[in-house]
Amino acid sequence: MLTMDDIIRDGHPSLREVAKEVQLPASDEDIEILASMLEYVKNSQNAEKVKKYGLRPGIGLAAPQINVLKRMIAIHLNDEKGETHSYALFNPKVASHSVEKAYLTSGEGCLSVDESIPGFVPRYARVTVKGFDIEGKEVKLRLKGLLSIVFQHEIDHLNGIMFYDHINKKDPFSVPENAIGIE
Ligand SMILES: O=CN(O)CCNC(=O)c1cccc(Cl)c1Cl
Ligand code: NI
Repeated sequence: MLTMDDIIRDGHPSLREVAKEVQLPASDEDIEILASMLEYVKNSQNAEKVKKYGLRPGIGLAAPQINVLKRMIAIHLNDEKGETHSYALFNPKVASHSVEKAYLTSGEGCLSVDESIPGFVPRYARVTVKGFDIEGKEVKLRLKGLLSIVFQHEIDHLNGIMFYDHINKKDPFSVPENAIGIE
């Protein structure tokens, strides 16, 4: 199972690389890696396992964070309605997005960034994400709210972008006009 020992930290050059497309159908190895990423995210939300293995909680994970420069992401979260969403995708991409922006009013954090970096992270309010699930089936997701934000955080990792790159340097808590604050 993956632990924090497998997660590379800011300053490691791989976090600024552009990850490569996964050759489909995926190899057993790539399927294994993606499954282990989803398992980490789920484990990191289980109090016992957090305690036992010293995990830092997360609602998503991207392969570059475990130094695998392939376009794979895993997401597991309970949304604002208490609904559970679990995704493990190969080659995800933002196929289209709203003009409107949104941000988490609590800011963002990252397992690859040990210190907290205050500030709002403006992102698209709604995105359509296309990709392939762990069985190789094409998926098309129309996302808004927290799920939309997390998918953008993870897809950024595949392009060598860190959440704090989006924070306004002059005024970290400024946001674009009409941006939606997500509690
Ligand atoms: O890339 C994934 N991580 O670094 C996992 C740790 N961060 C989070 O769970 C997290 C926290 C707040 C906002 C967002 Cl959008 C995310 Cl993603
Ligand atoms: Ni991150």
